[in-house]
Amino acid sequence: MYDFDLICIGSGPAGQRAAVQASKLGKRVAIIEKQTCIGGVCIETGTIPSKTFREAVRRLYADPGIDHGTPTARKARPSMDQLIAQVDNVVAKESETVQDALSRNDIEVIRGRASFEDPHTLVVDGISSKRRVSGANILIAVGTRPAEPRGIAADGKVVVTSDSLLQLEKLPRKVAVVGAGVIGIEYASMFAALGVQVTIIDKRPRPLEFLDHEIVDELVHQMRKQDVTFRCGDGVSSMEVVEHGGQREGLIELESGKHVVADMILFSVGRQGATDALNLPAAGLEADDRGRLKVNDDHQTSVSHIYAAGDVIGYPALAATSSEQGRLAACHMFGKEAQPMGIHFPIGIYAIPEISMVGKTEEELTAARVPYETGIARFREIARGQILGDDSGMFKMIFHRDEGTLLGVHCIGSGATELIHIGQAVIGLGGGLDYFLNTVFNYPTLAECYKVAAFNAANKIQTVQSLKQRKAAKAEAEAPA
Ligand SMILES: Cc1cc2nc3c(=O)[nH]c(=O)nc-3n(C[C@H](O)[C@H](O)[C@H](O)COP(=O)(O)OP(=O)(O)OC[C@H]3O[C@@H](n4cnc5c(N)ncnc54)[C@H](O)[C@@H]3O)c2cc1C
Ligand SMILES: NC(=O)c1ccc[n+]([C@@H]2O[C@H](COP(=O)([O-])OP(=O)(O)OC[C@H]3O[C@@H](n4cnc5c(N)ncnc54)[C@H](O)[C@@H]3O)[C@@H](O)[C@H]2O)c1
Repeated sequence: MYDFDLICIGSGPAGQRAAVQASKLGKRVAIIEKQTCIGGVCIETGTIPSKTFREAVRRLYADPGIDHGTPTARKARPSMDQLIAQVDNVVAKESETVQDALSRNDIEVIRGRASFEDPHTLVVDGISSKRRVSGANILIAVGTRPAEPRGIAADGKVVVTSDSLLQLEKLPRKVAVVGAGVIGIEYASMFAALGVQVTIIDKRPRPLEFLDHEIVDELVHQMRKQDVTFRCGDGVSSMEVVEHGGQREGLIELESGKHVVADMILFSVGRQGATDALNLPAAGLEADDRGRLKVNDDHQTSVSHIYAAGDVIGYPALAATSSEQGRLAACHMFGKEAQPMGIHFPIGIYAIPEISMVGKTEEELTAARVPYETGIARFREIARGQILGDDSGMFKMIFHRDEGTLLGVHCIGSGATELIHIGQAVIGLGGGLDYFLNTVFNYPTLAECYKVAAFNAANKIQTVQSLKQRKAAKAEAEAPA
């Protein structure tokens, strides 16, 4: 007899959701968490703090109605303390909400760092005691930690990762961001909106390569207007902290020989699975070179009663997908039927301006030789865009040229991460052009973008069809009898 039917290691979205699902099925469940804050990276240092910081930047400095963050002349630049105050508040409330949910569902929270003793037994190292617990099933939901710079320590002052960024005492004046992925771009755009001088460095030629290129071009254009410098296609050759006029500063040398000086360096080149402390060999498991675990479609590792979900299994590594993976893992271990997670999940980048996408990009469709047409709507042509004062937002839909089905939606501008869900529903239900051409939305709303972009795509498709028909008719008329 084991102590629990399920033990989840980690209280992030994957662990939480698995635990609640198992409890709803009448199972005895525990969550082990090493941090004081319950809620995972998601609540403690990741999603929630970064999004709350963004909101504080917009509310305290950038004009709240405008997503591209133009500072209003009247406002004085806020201090780090002012920006962080709201973050601490929201983190505490969110963590409390999670703890309430766990307690309502009779889930035992065990404090300490877990490691395997054998495939069913975990040792939990708490602050003052050690405890052994056994589980019929175990879910590894330990998430990730930031990759650390090589040859220099992230001191939390001059060199920071997303774990320590929001503990800064002072707003920096010059920031260098190494790694133009989601974390790097989100924070870079927030600092730029605060009037901080930002340089972004990435060894790849473009930031956020997985996004539709037209949308990223628009983002780069808007960030350059905020004086952001992009140093892409150039790796970091060395990084050091130097004393200069009584101040400590970061000095980066790029592979091309260029130098970047900053009073803070955000190191954001990706994340590693947090599996090193788990003593995986005792469970018969092994992680890959980035600390991640391999699972099958049911989220089982190679040891069938040990499951893994969330960031520790890699892509897509988002809060919502991690939750769903946790729930599905719990359903599978206790024989509850569940549909697999839909493939059309949205991606939201909370930069200033906001970006969101669902479905395919133009680049993916071109590579796969899928015939498509795009429809564009610009926020400046949409009444709600004018009302919001957002004249730079852009919205794009991609339709299959012959079948009219919706293949992708891409948006940059106010409300992008909310707006995308209409497209997600239509893609999921196999709808397309006809739906948008025949549907009436509330007015004035940003949803009008769907209508405008659909007409734009329909007109382009119609023009090509007419030209083709005319060409065919001409060819027929000229053909010898
Ligand atoms: C700066 C930042 C911003 C982000 N923004 C977004 C966003 O806007 N939208 C979005 O969808 N996603 C975002 N993410 C990603 C999102 O936070 C993750 O996808 C999500 O938190 C993953 O959930 P998880 O359950 O896998 O684990 P995590 O949330 O990573 O939680 C894992 C937990 O396991 C605990 N743990 C680890 N090892 C042990 C051990 N040995 N014993 C006990 N406990 C252990 C950790 O302390 C942690 O609490 C962001 C991430 C970062 C870093
Ligand atoms: N809004 C969101 O959904 C959101 C927000 C933040 C984070 N996240 C999650 O966090 C994860 C990690 O984010 P991230 O931004 O740290 O990683 P990432 O993998 O998204 O980006 C890392 C970037 O660093 C670059 N890079 C790597 N090594 C480099 C080097 N030596 N020099 C210069 N550039 C280098 C890469 O080319 C890449 O562009 C994301 O994959 C995502 O799952 C999601």
